[in-house]
Amino acid sequence: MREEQEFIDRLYARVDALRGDAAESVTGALAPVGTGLQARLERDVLVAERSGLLAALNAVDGSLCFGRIDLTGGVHHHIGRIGIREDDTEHTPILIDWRAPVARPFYLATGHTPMGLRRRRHITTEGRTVTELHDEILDLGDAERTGFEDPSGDAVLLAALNSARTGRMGDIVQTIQAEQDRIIRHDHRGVLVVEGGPGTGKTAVALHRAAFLLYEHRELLAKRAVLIVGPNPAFLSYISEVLPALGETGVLLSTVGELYPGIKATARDTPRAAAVKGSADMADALALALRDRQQLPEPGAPLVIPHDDGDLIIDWETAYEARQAARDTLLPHNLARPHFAFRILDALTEQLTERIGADPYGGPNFLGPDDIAQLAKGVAASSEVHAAIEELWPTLTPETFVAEYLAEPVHLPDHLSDADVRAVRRPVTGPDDWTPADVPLLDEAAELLGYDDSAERAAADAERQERIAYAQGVLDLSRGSETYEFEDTESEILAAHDIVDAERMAERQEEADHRSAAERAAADRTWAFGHIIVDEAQELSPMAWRLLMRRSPTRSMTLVGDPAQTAEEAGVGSWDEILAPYVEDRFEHTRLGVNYRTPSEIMDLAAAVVRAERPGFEPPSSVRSTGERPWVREVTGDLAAAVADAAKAETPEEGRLAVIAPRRLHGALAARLDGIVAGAEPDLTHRVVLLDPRQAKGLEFDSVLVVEPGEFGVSDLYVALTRATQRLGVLHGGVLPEALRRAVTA
Ligand SMILES: Nc1ncnc2c1ncn2[C@@H]1O[C@H](COP(=O)(O)OP(=O)(O)OP(=O)(O)O)[C@@H](O)[C@H]1O
Repeated sequence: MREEQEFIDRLYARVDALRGDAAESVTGALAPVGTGLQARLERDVLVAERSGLLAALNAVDGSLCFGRIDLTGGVHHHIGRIGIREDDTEHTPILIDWRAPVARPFYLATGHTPMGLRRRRHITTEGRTVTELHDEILDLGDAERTGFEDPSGDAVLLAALNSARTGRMGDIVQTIQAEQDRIIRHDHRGVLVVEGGPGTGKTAVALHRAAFLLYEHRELLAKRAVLIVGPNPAFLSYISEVLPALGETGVLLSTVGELYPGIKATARDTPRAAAVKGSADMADALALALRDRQQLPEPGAPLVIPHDDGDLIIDWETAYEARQAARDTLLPHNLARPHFAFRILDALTEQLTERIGADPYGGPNFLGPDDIAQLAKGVAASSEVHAAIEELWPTLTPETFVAEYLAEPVHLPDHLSDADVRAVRRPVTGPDDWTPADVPLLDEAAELLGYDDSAERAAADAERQERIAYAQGVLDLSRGSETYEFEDTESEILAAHDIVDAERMAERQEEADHRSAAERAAADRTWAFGHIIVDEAQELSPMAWRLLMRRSPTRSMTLVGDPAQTAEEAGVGSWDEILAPYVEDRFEHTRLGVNYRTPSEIMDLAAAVVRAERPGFEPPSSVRSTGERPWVREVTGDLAAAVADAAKAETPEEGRLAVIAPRRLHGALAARLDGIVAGAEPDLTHRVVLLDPRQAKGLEFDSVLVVEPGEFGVSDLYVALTRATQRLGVLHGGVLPEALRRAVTA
């Protein structure tokens, strides 16, 4: 113990020194530095590196070191949340990053396959004080004992699983299990599916995989950013502290409903409307609706546009040919529009030319090229002509197009039935009317419409060229001063021009001017992420998948989910169904089979509920049991009063309680339960929270009360019953599902 405390003291002394250095150099580097090239460059590099280091050091301060491995040759390594090096010439490692290959045996070694280890030690600290050591002997021939032996090897894991919940997910870096480690470090570059029942650590594994990928592919992912998609904002807050605790901050956490910049989708759809909007048919329906917006005058009823030189006529044939030519470009609607407009203008100019310059005796047209050009100018300047073009081929924004579509969705054979149309018809009159299911529609519309950013691109390009010219000037100055500054020296100092060219330097300036990649990604609909992690992936609709796949052109993704917990009507049933359109069968499927959250007594009950519907259902096996059976109570009188009494009795001294009840009861329950928080995004760090089963997805609490389970569908009930780490109670005034009744009386 003393030896480890000495090590921890030495480690923190180094960390404090590093932190001081980093803070000082960030402050120093941020001070004005004049215009010297070397100084500017050093500032950029330093600020980026040191700010990252500082953020990581601050974030991982608690239990920085959590393990040690002793190798058979006598060498040992301490393992921690980030790597720390000595301040010597060799930069000797003091603490090994858990993601480094050297650390791997800490997670994988067993007595059977010791991977060169004699001993694995778990070190528990409080602040900077070592409080516990747990040793596992992996070389059974080794007689040396420390007095801290943990014969079962799972004391630290069980302590973590039994600890009181805080309302925020913690990292599992000290106790990652071998099956989880293999997924976290999986080197599959494409789509990796992680499937497992409740509590198997899917979310934890996905987050640790994000941290691992950021370590392995730091340069690429720092530029392209990692996106983590979760089912709702409350869930995202629940997981928000895991990556910072692992020293990683440059990740964007988002729901699908937040992935269309500028739109905050706060309105709600009925389940039926969300399902229809989410179906793949919607992509065809929108494409067809857009073709409908490219109109023609009725045959025999042309558009007549008054003009100084006589009426201009756009008849069905003229518009048809122009429309065909524009459609033949295969460009999105707004980008094809200039082709349509050009054809119409051309046809109208020809009309005028023929009318004005025609030789009554059949000879060639009187007008020369200059006259015709003059006529064309006049046609192009006519606001009436432009109004007619706009009527036939309007410029559309995704927002106006989707809003108009939802106000009047059309029944399409093989696409949308009349009932579907009725379900989605809904006026969108302001920014607060968008729902999360509208966001993939807006994204689809943006693709169909295209966005003419040529003016913006030209401006950005001009700005970039200016920056390059400026950087070139600075580099030239630096080269010019080289002889003076470094003359006659064998200096190993790298001058700026040895390592950058003007373009790279211009990029640096650009980077220095702007936000982090994750922040830029959040504001850019067309951002291509370096890696995307999707949690509760089974809930996403086909339209949501289309949106996400656009954000991931490389298909570098980790998809996490459990089909048995699918609740959304729009959710897709199987991985093959989700992925076939994008990667066919080229995805890697992994499974997790051990439930770390729910004790076996509770899991047996939850599994019985699913088995009643799917007799062959195999739940994950619980890693622990508590000896406490879940209870079921029938309430004949005031249900809210009974729930309030039960909540008082079940709220743990430390830790959290959740009441999971149908939404229709929330008003009455919230009124009776003192200090309970409820609502769309309840603060999960509160002692007692009220949720419906959809909100409870992915979360966990020490104790859970499930109210009126007869009103939940099977998958919602399965989710609700599997949220507790310690105790579960069920209260009902209405009918109890048969499977539950049988399971508790058994
Ligand atoms: N190796 C581990 N060490 C310590 N705790 C772990 C480990 N693996 C999982 N856990 C804990 O088990 C609980 C469940 O993990 P997690 O939420 O990731 O499961 P899940 O598979 O996503 O569950 P669900 O499908 O129900 O949302 C969490 O508290 C997590 O920290």
